[in-house]
Amino acid sequence: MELKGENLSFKYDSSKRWILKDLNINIKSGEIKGLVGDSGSGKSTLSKILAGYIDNKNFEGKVEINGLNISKNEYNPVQLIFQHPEQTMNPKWKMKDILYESWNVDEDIIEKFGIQKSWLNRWPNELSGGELQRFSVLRALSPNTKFLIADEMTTMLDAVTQVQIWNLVIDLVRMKNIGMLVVSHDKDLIKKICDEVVYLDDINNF
Ligand SMILES: Nc1ncnc2c1ncn2[C@@H]1O[C@H](COP(=O)(O)OP(=O)(O)OP(=O)(O)O)[C@@H](O)[C@H]1O
Repeated sequence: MELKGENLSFKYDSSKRWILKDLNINIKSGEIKGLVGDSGSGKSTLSKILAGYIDNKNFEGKVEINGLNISKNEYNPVQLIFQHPEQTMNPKWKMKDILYESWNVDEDIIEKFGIQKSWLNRWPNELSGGELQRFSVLRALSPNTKFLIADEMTTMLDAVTQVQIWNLVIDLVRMKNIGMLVVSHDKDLIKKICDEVVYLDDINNF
């Protein structure tokens, strides 16, 4: 499978300048691609467009998987993980409801992710950022996920937790043949885990 953004151009309603211009990017199944660029250059904006978070009436170009539009009515095969997991979780739901709403996760994977059983009965505001991020990563790895976009996924976590989470994610992504885009300022991380690195400036055609 291939996720393709073709001739993408975008500017926010309130901004005068183009953030993205005639940009092309593709991610293939099983490939782990790094995306780097200066702060404010548009990496998060591009991530949101590829994951269908920005309505396409606001951008030019197209985003497709194997030449087909991504349906808005089904499970999104392109999952996006942000830096701040608390922003993507309903505070009125317990963790078990948040996790199982996405997919029927096996107990042994929950354990491998370092998620303690007692956390499942807690509310999102009763967990640390690192604990919550384990849930948001696991939630995104449903069997229906074909592409994963990690936007500064572990930036807020300590070094030990970062390594733990990345090891688990890379194992699962490789095992499930998921295509992945890793957005990070951490050059060492990108070098270590990515098959290829793309520089936003090089694919943006101002
Ligand atoms: N909702 C918004 N409305 C208007 N402008 C925005 C909005 N979100 C982001 N921007 C602007 O769009 C530009 C690109 O932002 P974006 O977050 O995509 O960059 P980034 O490369 O991910 O940055 P960073 O590495 O600092 O996270 C920035 O100049 C930012 O100020």
